Amino acid sequence: MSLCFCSLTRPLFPQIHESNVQWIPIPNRSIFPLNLNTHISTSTTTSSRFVSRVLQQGLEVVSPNTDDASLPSPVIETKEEKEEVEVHGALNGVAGAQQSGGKTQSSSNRVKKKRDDEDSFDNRFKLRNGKEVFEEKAYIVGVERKGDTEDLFDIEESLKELAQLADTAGVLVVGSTYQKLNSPNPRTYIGSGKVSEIKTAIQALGVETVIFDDELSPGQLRNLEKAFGGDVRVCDRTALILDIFNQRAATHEAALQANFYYVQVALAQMEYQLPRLTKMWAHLERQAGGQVKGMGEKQIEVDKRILRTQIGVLKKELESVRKHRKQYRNRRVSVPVPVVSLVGYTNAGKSTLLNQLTGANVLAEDRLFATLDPTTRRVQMKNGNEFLLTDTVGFIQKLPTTLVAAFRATLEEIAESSVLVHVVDISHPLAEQQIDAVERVLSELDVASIPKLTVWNKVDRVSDPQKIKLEAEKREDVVCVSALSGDGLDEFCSAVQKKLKDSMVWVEALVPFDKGELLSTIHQVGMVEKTEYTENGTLVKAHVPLRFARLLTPMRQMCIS
Ligand SMILES: Nc1nc2c(ncn2[C@@H]2O[C@H](COP(=O)(O)OP(=O)(O)OP(=O)(O)O)[C@@H](O)[C@H]2O)c(=O)[nH]1
Ligand SMILES: [Mg+2]
Repeated sequence: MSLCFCSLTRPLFPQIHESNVQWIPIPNRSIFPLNLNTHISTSTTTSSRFVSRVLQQGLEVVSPNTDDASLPSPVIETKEEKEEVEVHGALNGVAGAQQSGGKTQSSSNRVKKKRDDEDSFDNRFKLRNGKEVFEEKAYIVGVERKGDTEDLFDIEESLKELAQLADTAGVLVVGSTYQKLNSPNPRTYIGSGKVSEIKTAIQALGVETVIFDDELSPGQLRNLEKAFGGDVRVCDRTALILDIFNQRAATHEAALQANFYYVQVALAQMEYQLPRLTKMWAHLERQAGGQVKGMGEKQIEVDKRILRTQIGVLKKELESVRKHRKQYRNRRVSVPVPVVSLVGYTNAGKSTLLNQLTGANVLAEDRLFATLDPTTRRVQMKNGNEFLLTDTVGFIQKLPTTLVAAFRATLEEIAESSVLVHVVDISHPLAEQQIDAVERVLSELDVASIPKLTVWNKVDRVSDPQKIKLEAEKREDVVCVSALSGDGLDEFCSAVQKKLKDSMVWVEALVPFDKGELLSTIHQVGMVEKTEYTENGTLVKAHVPLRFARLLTPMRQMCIS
């Protein structure tokens, strides 16, 4: 994975050359380190071995094997503000090594341990899709705010989801912990006792990255890295999601959309990192007792200028890609087939539904953020009607504003839809919270006027499907399906058609005989109630999409007269 990979192999400053500010996407690499820790160890630690190996071989670090979808469930312990120093969340029995702490090991034991360490380090290089990849060890940390009613998920569920995100990013989660606080510590987010406790766990488990479940301020990031010491990197949920987007987008094949998406991710990352840059230099200056003051200031200015120039280049590129997308959508608008967008929590089954209905081959897998940009396909219904179905990026709780830019393509698609279909994984224990998280995002968008249908997906996975189906029937605008087995898809299409009708306008138009193609389009995109042949043409009474109704205006007047 590239979360910390970049901070090890591609330190920030040597990376950017003023003379070459043209930004070029680098496939399969984070273009920007998520962490500004530039201390590369020169000792013969596992990290430096990893660095030199990566530098020599140009290895890429991607996701671990997901054949076994079940993550190691981290041991999570609740702690109040009074903390004691001990290891938490030790997985794979690694923490046991800590117990022998004070005792002197025999030299043969030391040799054996060294050999074991080397073996386990080598074991972390995995072969995936013909590439050798490295799994980084991470420790995840959360804070439960007492009396906070804002959070939809409880802390344990939120950390479980963070572990899934880490897995998607290719990180091996070796442990986790959380703390109950009235309010986060402004310096280190967590209390000082908790910091020491995590430091102990880092040493015992060989942790390389500590991931926090909430967004950290630049100061908190810096203070935590300093407190944990060594080569340990600290990042937050936002950086983790950006990293997933970055890794995945870089391998995406649809060049235009991927580029659009990739540029946005890069931009979001740069803007996210800019304040950290300033802070880091200030910190270095202080460390050097002010001796490098002039140099530091100059360097900050140079670095900032380079970054801003890169951002400028990216914005221009983004603008041109956006124009492209707009042109593409305008072309689509000229063919007035209504657009239905699938929205919902990540992993709800949106892509599976699109694939079932359209025979598309969109990647659908049991992991978060499998889909990164919208895909549109035509659905042909049994009665001859058609609509376009768009698959979109899934939403997630605690979606930070920094990521909205990366969702832009999805948001544009949603805003221009005739109907929204909210896909829910009804078999998920947190289905209700996931629904609320999606509703929260939708309420922030200007989409209240778009008719909405809710789909309870994965009914095949619930213990009593009949009960769920009866429950759905009692509610308005809820359909039960199994996108995987295809159960309920006819009902789904009928419900979509009914919703589409709500979004259409009623027209009565006299279509001249020489406009035969218009008549067939009315049949294709609208819902025809009646056709009647008259002397002057065909009288059609139908529901049609608003945009298309405008095209028919002259014929509607003919009809009235
Ligand atoms: N049992 C069962 N599994 C399903 C069903 N629909 C989807 N899945 C599985 O759920 C997982 C996620 O499906 P996706 O279609 O990738 O979900 P998504 O909403 O597109 O996810 P993102 O792209 O990450 O937002 C996959 O492993 C699917 O096979 C269903 O109806 N029943
Ligand atoms: Mg998907």
